[in-house]
Amino acid sequence: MVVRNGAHAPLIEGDEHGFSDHAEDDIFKESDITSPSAFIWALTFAAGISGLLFGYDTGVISSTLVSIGKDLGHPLTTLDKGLITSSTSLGALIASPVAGLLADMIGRKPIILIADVLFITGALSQAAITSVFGMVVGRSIVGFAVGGASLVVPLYISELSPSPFRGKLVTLSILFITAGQVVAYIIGYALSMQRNGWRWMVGLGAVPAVLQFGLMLVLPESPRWLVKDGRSPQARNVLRKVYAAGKDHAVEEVLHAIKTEIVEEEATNNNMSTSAMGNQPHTWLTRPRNRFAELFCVGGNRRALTIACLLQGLQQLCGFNSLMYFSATIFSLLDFDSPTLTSLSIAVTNFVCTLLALIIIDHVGRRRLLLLSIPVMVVGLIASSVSYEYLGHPSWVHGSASSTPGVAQSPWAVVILIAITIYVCGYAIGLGNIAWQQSELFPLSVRSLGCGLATATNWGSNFVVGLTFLPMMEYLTPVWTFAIYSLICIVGWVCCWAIYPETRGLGLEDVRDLLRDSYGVEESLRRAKLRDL
Ligand SMILES: O[C@H]1[C@H](O)[C@@H](O)[C@H](O)[C@@H](O)[C@H]1O
Repeated sequence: MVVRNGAHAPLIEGDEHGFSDHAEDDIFKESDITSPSAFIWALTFAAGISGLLFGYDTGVISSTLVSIGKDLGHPLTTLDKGLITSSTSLGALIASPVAGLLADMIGRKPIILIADVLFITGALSQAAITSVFGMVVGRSIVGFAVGGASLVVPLYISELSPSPFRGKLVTLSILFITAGQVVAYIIGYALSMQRNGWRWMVGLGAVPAVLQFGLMLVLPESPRWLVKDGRSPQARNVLRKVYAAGKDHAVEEVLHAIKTEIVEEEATNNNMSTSAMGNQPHTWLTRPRNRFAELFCVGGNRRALTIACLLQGLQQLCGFNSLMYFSATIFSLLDFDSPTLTSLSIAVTNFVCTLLALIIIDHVGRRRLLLLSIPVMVVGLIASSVSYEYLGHPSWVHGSASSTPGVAQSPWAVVILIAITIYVCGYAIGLGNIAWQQSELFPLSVRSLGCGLATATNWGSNFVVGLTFLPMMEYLTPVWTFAIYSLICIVGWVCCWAIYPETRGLGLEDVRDLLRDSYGVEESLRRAKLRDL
């Protein structure tokens, strides 16, 4: 039974289409679908614009910081740069768990629309401001938008896509992020020499948001959320569009599966809340409390949360986004002729390797890809650290970052570029992608909240890296900064090896089973071996 506005609406009984579990074999089923419909492609692209905005807004800051000059009243200090950069991550950190709760209460689609409004407001206000404080406020507004969108878009896409393509379509939305970063770097390069060019750089972020807002108005709500809200007929209409004409049986099959799962969830929730709160009625205020209890008190859910937070934390604490934010600064201090163009090569490498990951992830498997790619990152980081040691001149002197005019570029600067490129390849093939596969770890009842908390871990760690990178380079030296990131990767590798099971090819039910009593690493490897035979 689903409880809506205090009324009990029958969910499975009396299903007018009379779907039965014992479907006849000659009837078209969900698993028979061989390619996504035009509608689902259009929907993924429209929702993916959020990824583009996420990437654009986080990528564009690199060129912005080196182009602002004295336009905000004085040359930016290290503290100004750190605050401007980190305010976006802090905004996202606050927004993502809130969006996780709201997405359950008001639906997935309104969150994307609200994020668009914030993207537009943030972009336009940044373009107009004249002070560092104003810039920090504008970047925080964008941060709220990025936090909400980064949580809800993969969730929305995964709840709408047919299961055979779910992984691929979610990964496509991550590819949009890296594409947004490439676009940001190209626009940054094109506008960095123009007077007030940086205002255009940040302001242009409003354009895709306006486009997405218009598109989202005509796109549907997630059918899963609709069923949960007691609106099965609307959910059926959405699924009919997703599965295209003539696939009615597949539609009923999916609807039935959703309803069954919701009934099971409600039963679990009722048991938990009765023991936790007696017979108080369910309200929208008490439900989040139930969900927190379910997430933290059920062993399998807690383990799913631990893995998701580990991967999201590691994805950021390995230092990757210090490159996204400060690579132009790094390369200008290494005396590269065009720092923004050099940074572009980093963003393009990230994009191309994410594309490669898309192609191989389902063949190689998430765990194996992660365990093979993190050592590549370690090699790149150690090589960067050692190269800084051998660099002919101090490019990051205590107290202030400065380049050395008149000194010819050291060959070690090129070695650093190569080492950083190797690091980016390792990151994009593994950690950059795999952390966002988080939704498959959680059962549906706690998926939105679990993803919200894991996404907050991502942005919290992103905030720490954004704020500490420049001081670390100044006070600990680049040699130690890169060495510390490599140490974090090594510790992260050991944790992944110990607790991250192989989820390739497993249904969501199987993942839940796997995590029920332990992290299930051995069992998952045994099953993967059997599947490969
Ligand atoms: O998965 C994405 C992607 O790897 C981006 O390039 C990076 O900037 C983000 O922080 C990350 O979450």
